[in-house]
Amino acid sequence: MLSINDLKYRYKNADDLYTYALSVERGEIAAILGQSGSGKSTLLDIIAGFLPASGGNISLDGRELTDLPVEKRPVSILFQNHNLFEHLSVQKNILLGVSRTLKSSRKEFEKVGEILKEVGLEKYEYAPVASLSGGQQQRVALARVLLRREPILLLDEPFTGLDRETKIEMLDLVKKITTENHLHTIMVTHDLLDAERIADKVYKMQNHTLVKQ
Ligand SMILES: Nc1ncnc2c1ncn2[C@@H]1O[C@H](COP(=O)(O)OP(=O)(O)OP(=O)(O)O)[C@@H](O)[C@H]1O
Repeated sequence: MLSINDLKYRYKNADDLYTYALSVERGEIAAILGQSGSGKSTLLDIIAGFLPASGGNISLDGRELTDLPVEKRPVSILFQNHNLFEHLSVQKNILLGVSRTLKSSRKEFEKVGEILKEVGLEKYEYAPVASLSGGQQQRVALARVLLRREPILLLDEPFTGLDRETKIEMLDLVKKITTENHLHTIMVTHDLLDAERIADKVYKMQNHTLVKQ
């Protein structure tokens, strides 16, 4: 279980103190709702280690994560701005998620093939990312995140800007991937419909505090 207890954060020179408590079981999705600027992304940044907690703790199956450096955290993140290299192929974009050079091992190439099947892009392995639709590009970004198979998956409004039908396909894919890989998924969204479609539990930021709905 991913467990977040009395986690606190205050930005430098700011008055607001954000407080978070939540738990996510293996294979579960927790949705985080809340107005713009309410502190949703701040929580993801603390879990990922981009911001240091001002108090409280984060643990996964009893293992303390709170003070681990970013690169040691068992976390992958998918943002709305997916940071793909448009001129590179789908395969190369995904491999860049695991190695800094493009000299990958045969095992890694095989893994890319498997992951592309999982996200329904097996026909596009060698296509430049620029030739894909917005929804397909988000599938590439998801595949890149999945290659490392980290047990915690954080999604920060990743499907904003996609049409409703494509968004639903992506949400259902996140659900399938979370269930099949026993991930602990936290999805930040401003859309209640997203949460209702795939979340096992819903939380909302209210007055700088995360509250279970
Ligand atoms: N570096 C910073 N210094 C001071 N305040 C900050 C900093 N970064 C963010 N904030 C403020 O902290 C608050 C929470 O930001 P956060 O990004 O977590 O909100 P959010 O709920 O994710 O918003 P959105 O839905 O618009 O992305 C906002 O009011 C923001 O202006």
